[in-house]
Amino acid sequence: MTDAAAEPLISSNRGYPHDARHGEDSAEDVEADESALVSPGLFIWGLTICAGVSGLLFGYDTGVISSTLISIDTSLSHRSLTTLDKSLITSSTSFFALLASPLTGILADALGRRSIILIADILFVAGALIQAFSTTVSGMIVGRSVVGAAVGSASFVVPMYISELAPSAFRGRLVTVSSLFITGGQVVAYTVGWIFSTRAHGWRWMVGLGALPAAIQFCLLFALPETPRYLVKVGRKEHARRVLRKVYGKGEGMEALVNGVLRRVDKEIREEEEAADDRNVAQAAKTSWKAKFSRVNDKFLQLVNVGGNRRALIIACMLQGFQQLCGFNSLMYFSATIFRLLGFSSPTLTSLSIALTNLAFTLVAFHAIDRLGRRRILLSSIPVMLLALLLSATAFHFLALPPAATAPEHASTHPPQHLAAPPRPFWLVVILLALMLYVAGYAVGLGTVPWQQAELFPLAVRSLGSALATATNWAGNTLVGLTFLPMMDVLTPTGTFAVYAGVCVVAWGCVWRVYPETAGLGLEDVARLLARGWGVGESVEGFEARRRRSGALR
Ligand SMILES: O[C@H]1[C@H](O)[C@@H](O)[C@H](O)[C@@H](O)[C@H]1O
Repeated sequence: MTDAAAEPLISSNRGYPHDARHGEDSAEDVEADESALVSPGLFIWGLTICAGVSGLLFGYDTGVISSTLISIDTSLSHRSLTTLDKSLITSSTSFFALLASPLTGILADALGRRSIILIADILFVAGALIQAFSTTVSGMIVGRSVVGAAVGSASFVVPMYISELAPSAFRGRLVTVSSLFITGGQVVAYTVGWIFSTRAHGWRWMVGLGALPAAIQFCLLFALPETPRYLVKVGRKEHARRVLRKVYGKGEGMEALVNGVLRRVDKEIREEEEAADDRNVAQAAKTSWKAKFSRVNDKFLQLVNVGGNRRALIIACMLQGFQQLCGFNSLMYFSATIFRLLGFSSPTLTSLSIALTNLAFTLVAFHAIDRLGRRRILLSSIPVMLLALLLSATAFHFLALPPAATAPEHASTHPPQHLAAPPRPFWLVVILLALMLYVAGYAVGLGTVPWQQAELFPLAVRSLGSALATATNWAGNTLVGLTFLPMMDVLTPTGTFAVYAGVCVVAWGCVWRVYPETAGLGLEDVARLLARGWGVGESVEGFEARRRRSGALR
């Protein structure tokens, strides 16, 4: 992309503080100006969409497995898949995502953010091809594991890449584009699964198709820049300035914004270097492996020992943990099983309605996240999830599904043989509506907000912090995937959904207590806020003031 692609971000009749126009802005003025930006501009949209393709692959590769499993039949190792085969094929992806995210978190500081997206693309292509051509169960597990490593790397680096490039006023919305791609990828996966599941060897196409967007993204990425924050960090300030000029465009007052961002990043790096000197980090021996290890070790200690970093880590891991432990992915992986058990005549189509609701309400999040703020969205959407889960638990109770009937092999009989009495249509409708309400509440809040994680951390520990939070996400994902069916058996469906409702209550309390409002704050300002404490009251007041100010400017 060229400079010409950048368009003015602020309408020409806007007023600016005098000093901001002349490049002598204070941090506060920069903030005031950013709240007057009217659109992110073509350049940043292009970057976001191109990077977002990784989200599509994340959604596609995690969503496609349910239809793949029911279509493989005897084409692997000349036998039907056992329950163990199915579990290993499914959980190898989330397990390798869990392993890969901390590792690439370290690499993203050494090689840059964009390089990690490139590496993830190579893994996506390799994993898709290994799966498509595998003839044995173990070959398939290897393919799923390679895809898992790709998903783990991409899921943490893409939101961070977008966060570090986006102007503060649109950061939430632009990061949410990658969530839109994830949920869109899941819809595509369900649709592709539905189309190919009846064809001979259709599953090979299902898993192989994932290679295509990855290959396209790999080629496009060469035209994309590194993030300005990373460039300043590695001493390429002029290059960072050129990227920021493209991000902010050529409108009036833009050079002041560019200078403001560079100054804040510089300041943060200087403070970090001073702190590192205080901790006696050996700078001279930067190149030896021992020294590199000691730097990673130092970063980890810095993450957990420095108050602001620790608070950021707690919030990011907490939100990612709740995103998974509230049980959403049990629907993603097993909704077809549940709907078949309940006697729906087209369970895969009914599952598609879950994926579509998820996509539609992620779009609502996209519109609301910077306007309403992350905190307010979570505090109002989690109670909706809670209500919907309690409603589903009640409906399951009245449908009296016997626990043993929840084992997947029972799910193949239609009409369902396991129900004591024919399901009552009223409660079936209640379950379907309640699950959709739950998904809607999830997509608006917990499904989207935790991916804003990168904004919580200062540059020095952003990569490692985001990676650890992403690993928490994948740990929760693996746990829910492994425990859902046993919980349905042991606790009954009513008990299982009540447990997820309990998680929502705890999540609401924790968000209310410790999650500050970060919408509209510059990345460097979030770090300062958390350095002083949780900053909940202060940040909410600041957010309201910024809203009033940008309302007045518009
Ligand atoms: O944010 C995403 C999204 O909500 C997906 O639908 C879900 O499957 C993922 O686990 C989550 O991380």
